[in-house]
Amino acid sequence: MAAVLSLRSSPSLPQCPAQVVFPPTPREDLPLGRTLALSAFAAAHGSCKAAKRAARLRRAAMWLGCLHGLAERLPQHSTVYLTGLSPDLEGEPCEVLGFDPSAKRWLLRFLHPRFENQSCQVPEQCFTFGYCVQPGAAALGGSAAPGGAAREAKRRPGLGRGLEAAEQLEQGQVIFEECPFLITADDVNEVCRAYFKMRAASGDSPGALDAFNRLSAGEHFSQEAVQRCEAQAAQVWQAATSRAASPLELRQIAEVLRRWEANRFLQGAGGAGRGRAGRYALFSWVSLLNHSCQPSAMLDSLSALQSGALPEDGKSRVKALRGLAPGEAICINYGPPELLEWDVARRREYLQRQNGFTCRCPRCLTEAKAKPQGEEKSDLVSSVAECSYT
Ligand SMILES: C[S@@+](CC[C@H](N)C(=O)[O-])C[C@H]1O[C@@H](n2cnc3c(N)ncnc32)[C@H](O)[C@@H]1O
Repeated sequence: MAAVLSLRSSPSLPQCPAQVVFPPTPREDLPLGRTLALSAFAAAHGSCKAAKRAARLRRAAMWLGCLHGLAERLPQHSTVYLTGLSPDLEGEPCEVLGFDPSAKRWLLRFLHPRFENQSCQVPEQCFTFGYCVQPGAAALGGSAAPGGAAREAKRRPGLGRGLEAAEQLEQGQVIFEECPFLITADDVNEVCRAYFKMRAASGDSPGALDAFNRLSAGEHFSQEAVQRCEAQAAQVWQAATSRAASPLELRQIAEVLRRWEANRFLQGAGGAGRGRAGRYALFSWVSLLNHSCQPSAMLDSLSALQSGALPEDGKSRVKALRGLAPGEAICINYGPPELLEWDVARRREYLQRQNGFTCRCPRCLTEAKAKPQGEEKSDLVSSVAECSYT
């Protein structure tokens, strides 16, 4: 299954030199592209000096975290797919090595073994983002978020885990910041490829898979959301292999998709170019933040999306919207800013559709109690006493 999902087959094997520039143009002096290309070149030709230099540069580039193109910001080592270059290369998976600002091209390494680590330079519009696993960003457990100002709260009925202030927090304070351990395109096939990549790497580097498995598996999902994930799992399987799936295999994939849907946060809104769909991120700590229609905190990558300015370093920051006493819940608004002005029915309808759960934040429970809606009335009224986290 892993192998089938991670590779796309191509009927013919295009003959590529060690580095290809698409579309072909005369080479100028390309400092970044050239140095990063040494890595692939060295791997192909066994040059020890070049390999050492490339390794040094790659270590230095690790600090960049995110690479900037003309309009794109991509985490290093992202898996992308070529598009629009030639029929032979359509959909070919590649790893992002760097961006060459003078040539205005991305440096990519072919992932299929038949290319023997060759690299290519392509313009921004000639690939689509797939996913990126960042095992180094996965937290190793513990009960406090980075910096110690937030900690895991006691489980609450109907809500599961959450975060709370571990100390007095001031309005506007950055409570903690975190890089995602997984970023995916808004595509269930990519989510499954990323999952199988984490699984394949879990022997040497178990961090990302452990962090993924610690996330809630959509325990409070509506029946409709559960069924949607099951249908998507069947589609993913069908697209990947002609073998019939066992019920256990389908259940496992559906669970992966539920985990992703329940814990993802929008990271990139996507641009105008071909295939520039939205991107979602999973975090060890940010993904523990519950939603509230009267939020006490905000996620700056969400507000940056609205202003069009994504965080430069790839980190998302959780900021206090007001002062919080130790033990107070840290909750954010999962929806657009205007959600906070909608009435309870519209807010809950939005969260049900977009996030798969019936909102049980104190504001919704109180407003639903004052203005009962159909069949949910008795269920909600009985929950008011159980859930009070503002
Ligand atoms: C990003 S996770 C938050 C952490 C999660 N509570 C846990 O136990 O890991 C989102 C999930 O938490 C639950 N959740 C978050 N906010 C909620 C709310 N206001 N009402 C009901 N469930 C909520 C839902 O199950 C949702 O799918």
